[in-house]
Amino acid sequence: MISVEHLTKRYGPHTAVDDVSFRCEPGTVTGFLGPNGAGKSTTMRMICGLTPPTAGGATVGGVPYRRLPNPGRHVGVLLDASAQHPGRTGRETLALAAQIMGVDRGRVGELLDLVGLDTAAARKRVRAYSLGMRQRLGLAYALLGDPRVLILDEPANGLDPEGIFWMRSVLRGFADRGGTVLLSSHLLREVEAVADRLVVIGAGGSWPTAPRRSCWPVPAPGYGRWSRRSWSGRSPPPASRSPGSTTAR
Ligand SMILES: Nc1ncnc2c1ncn2[C@@H]1O[C@H](COP(=O)(O)OP(=O)(O)OP(=O)(O)O)[C@@H](O)[C@H]1O
Repeated sequence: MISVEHLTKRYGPHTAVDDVSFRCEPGTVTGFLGPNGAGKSTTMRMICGLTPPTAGGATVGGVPYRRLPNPGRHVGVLLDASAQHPGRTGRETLALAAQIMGVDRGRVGELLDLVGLDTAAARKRVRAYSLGMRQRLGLAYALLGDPRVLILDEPANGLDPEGIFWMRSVLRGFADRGGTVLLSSHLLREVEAVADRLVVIGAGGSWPTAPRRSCWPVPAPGYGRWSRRSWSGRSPPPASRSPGSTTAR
């Protein structure tokens, strides 16, 4: 379970995230949707303890991320596919992480297979990886500690259509086994195929009725009942109060 309560981040006079609250339940994929600059990455960074919030807080399994012992065993995080050391090979990257997390080294090979990085790719240095290969390595890294929760920022960027399809099936399987997935994207089509719920953040052309940088948890694709800030049930939201209704369809 991920719980986000009134998260707010200000940079000087600029409000990057304004009073965002939502929950991600075990057994579900939550799509975190919003236009460029809406505050998705900043919210995820705050959940993962990388950016201190101005107000509000977040917990994973009831505990703030920074207080988790050996967090990689609880939460798999992929915020920036280019964050890995460029001078290490894919296999070295995972082997080092396995050692730090106390994970059996045998899992490295299993995960390289799972994410489709073959022997030749695993021996290449990360600086020679395409963006899609980096995303695959990033997902392997996130899954290495066998976590119950995944937090992924635009993991489909750089993947080809087959890769996107593959990524969806991995995330769906993870959630179907009881895991919790929070998955950001600025493209509805990218997440609607896999998400059980959508959290829509931000304002802009697609959400003209939305106040700036608030969020609406909405189900996808079955719709639900709009009650101020959350949806439940299965009936369509009233059009006049459905900031996410065009995006949820
Ligand atoms: N360190 C920072 N200092 C100042 N402003 C920042 C900082 N980090 C983010 N911002 C601003 O906060 C806002 C939200 O940025 P964020 O990266 O969270 O959006 P996003 O929804 O993830 O966008 P994208 O889809 O383009 O990745 C933007 O206006 C951005 O310029």
